[in-house]
Amino acid sequence: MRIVPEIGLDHLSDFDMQFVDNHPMRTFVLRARAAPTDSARLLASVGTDAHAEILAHTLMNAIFVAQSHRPDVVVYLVLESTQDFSRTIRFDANAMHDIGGFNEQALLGKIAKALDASRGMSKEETRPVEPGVIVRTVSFERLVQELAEDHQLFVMDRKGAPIRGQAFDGNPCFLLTDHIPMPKKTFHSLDRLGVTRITLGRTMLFASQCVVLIHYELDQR
Ligand SMILES: C[S@@+](CC[C@H](N)C(=O)[O-])C[C@H]1O[C@@H](n2cnc3c(N)ncnc32)[C@H](O)[C@@H]1O
Repeated sequence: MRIVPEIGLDHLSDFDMQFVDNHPMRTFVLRARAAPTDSARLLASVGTDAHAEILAHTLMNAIFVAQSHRPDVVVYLVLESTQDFSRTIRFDANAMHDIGGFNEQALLGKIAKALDASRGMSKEETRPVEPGVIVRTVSFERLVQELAEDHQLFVMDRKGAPIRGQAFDGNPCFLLTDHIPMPKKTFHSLDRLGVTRITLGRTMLFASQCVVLIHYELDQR
């Protein structure tokens, strides 16, 4: 387990951190197309058509392992059911001091706190929420363009190439959706950015289950 918080390097970016200890970062982006950006609506939407639980499950499986958490993981949740701008919440496991519990209520509480902190933000603003957590009013498309600068990007797609044959160099970043598919036009723009489509097999999985299998695959390398 990394000791970064104790030696005070938690202000460094993903890019800087890879030179500190030479560990590649694993990044997951969940595009939550049905997730409300209003905290009360988000919390009330567990088990409804918006399925806020998908966000909690994905965060849980990206960051936690039994009795600990995974270092070198960054998760972006992009909530898109909004009256104004998408909210992109970034969780950096290395910099989080108080990850709290891994139950749905605790994780959704963290997301709700970030949404509350984002009230009144204008377009493409950033606000800190707590150590390791920031909220931004950037769209999924804008975020992906930024990540393309220093990440190897993959979009999860049952019709993609098998993950087993894929080489991973640098900092891989995996793009996923909630229960609403990625629009066709997004796939076209991702193709133009050189994003690779990869599959985990024929079974349609939850995003959170994809995250577990991706970790498993990378843990073998
Ligand atoms: C529940 S699925 C999305 C379902 C949605 N109705 C669709 O058709 O894309 C959630 C996420 O997991 C990804 N996913 C699910 N099963 C997968 C598989 N076998 N291989 C790769 N990605 C998968 C999807 O691409 C999507 O990003």
